Amino acid sequence: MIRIDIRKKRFEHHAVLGPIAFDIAVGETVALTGPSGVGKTTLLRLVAGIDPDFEGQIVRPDRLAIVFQEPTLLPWRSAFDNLALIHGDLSQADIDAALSDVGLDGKGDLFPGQLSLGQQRRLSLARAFAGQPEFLIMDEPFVSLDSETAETMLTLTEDLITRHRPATLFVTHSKPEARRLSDRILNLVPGPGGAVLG
Ligand SMILES: Nc1ncnc2c1ncn2[C@@H]1O[C@H](COP(=O)(O)OP(=O)(O)OP(=O)(O)O)[C@@H](O)[C@H]1O
Repeated sequence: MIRIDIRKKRFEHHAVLGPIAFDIAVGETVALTGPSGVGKTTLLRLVAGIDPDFEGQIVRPDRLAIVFQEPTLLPWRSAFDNLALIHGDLSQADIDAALSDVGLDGKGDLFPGQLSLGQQRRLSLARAFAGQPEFLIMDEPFVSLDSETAETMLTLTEDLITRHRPATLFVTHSKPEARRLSDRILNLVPGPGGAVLG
């Protein structure tokens, strides 16, 4: 169980988030939508523990994985090593299987610069799921992809979530994407004391 109880998040004197409380059950997928600039990424950063500066409390499992908009790979390391360095306990066979799961069979020796953007995103997904996360956090993982690649990524993510069943919280601007991937949609709306759930 993941428990989010934020009373207030400010940047200097600017209140960005007001009271926001919700739980995510084991294996549940929750989409977070809302207008640009409302505070979705800020909320994800609090939930992920990247930003500890807020009033409130968040209970989350230790084994979590984060997928950002950009693939955030190490460019000077092979695809294989990008997984091996993060997941030191995985065998070569585990890593080969994780690469194969996202359609990157035989590409382990290539460097991120030798992969297409779509393949880099797939590597980033493989890295997230290879650690068998209890909690997966994704910030607009399908943004700025052409429609065909976005569709491939969406199907792949759907499959990986179904197979691994992490609790998942992800931000998206796309209502169809939110409906397709999630069990529940939360909408963040602006409020006088910071954004709240609408
Ligand atoms: N480090 C920071 N310092 C000061 N203000 C910030 C900081 N990060 C975000 N903000 C402000 O907090 C507000 C919410 O930003 P955030 O990036 O969370 O919105 P968002 O809903 O994710 O937007 P988008 O959908 O456009 O990505 C914005 O007004 C932004 O300017």
